[in-house]
Amino acid sequence: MNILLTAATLFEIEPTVNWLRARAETETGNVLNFGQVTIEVVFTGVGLTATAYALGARFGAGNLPSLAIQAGVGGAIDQNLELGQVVRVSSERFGDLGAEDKDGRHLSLAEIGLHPGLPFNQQEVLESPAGLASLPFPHVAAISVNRVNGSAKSIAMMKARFPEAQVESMEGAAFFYACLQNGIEPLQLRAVSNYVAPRDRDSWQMKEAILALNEQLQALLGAFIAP
Ligand SMILES: O=C(O)c1cccc(C(=O)CC[C@H]2O[C@@H](n3cnc4c(=O)[nH]cnc43)[C@H](O)[C@@H]2O)c1
Repeated sequence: MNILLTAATLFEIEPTVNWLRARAETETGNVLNFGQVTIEVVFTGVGLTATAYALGARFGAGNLPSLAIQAGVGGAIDQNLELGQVVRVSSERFGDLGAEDKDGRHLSLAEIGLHPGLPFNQQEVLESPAGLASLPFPHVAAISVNRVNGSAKSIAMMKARFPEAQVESMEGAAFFYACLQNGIEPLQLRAVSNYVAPRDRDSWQMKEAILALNEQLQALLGAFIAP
């Protein structure tokens, strides 16, 4: 089984990369070998464009993984989520793709007559198939943005526009899109580093989120590589 493990930055999954390297039988470039299982580690860079480019290049090269995991931190829109909590994203949408109307309202691609088609559904949402639904993570709906909202006004507009969205990142929808286009089930894990709120970096708990993310990631990957 070939697993692709991807993150925007090394910082987010470095403890797990070190943990995997300590257990691998052999290492060939960015691919770690564990007998029947290989884990290929790819850092995409931050943002939707960098992620789409990196994954498009990887999947275009063939030898597709049977499972792709994107791991990272993210902002919680849903105040019921806790800082440091690790969630699985089960659906994604591009939160700022489209146009701005005269009154400042966001218009999606379909609303300006450009429905994106498959793998989006009729609501322009990218949905993960139910295959890995039994994994023990809370499932959340996410949006991905190029520009993270940082003022009360734009956050209120985003929440009104996407009332179902619980988590926000800058890469998730590109990961879903690249996986679904290639028939690969996307497993996106996000640890909550902050609430989506007027910009206040001092309130973020990045260290705690990364610790929790890596604990959960190692528990998950451990099940695949255990002898
Ligand atoms: O300085 C800022 O205002 C700021 C806003 C959002 C993210 C950052 C980062 O340095 C982290 C980028 C990284 O983390 C993910 N992330 C974390 N929290 C959020 C969020 O509230 N909204 C969107 N993305 C978030 C993101 O996927 C990036 O990879 C700094």
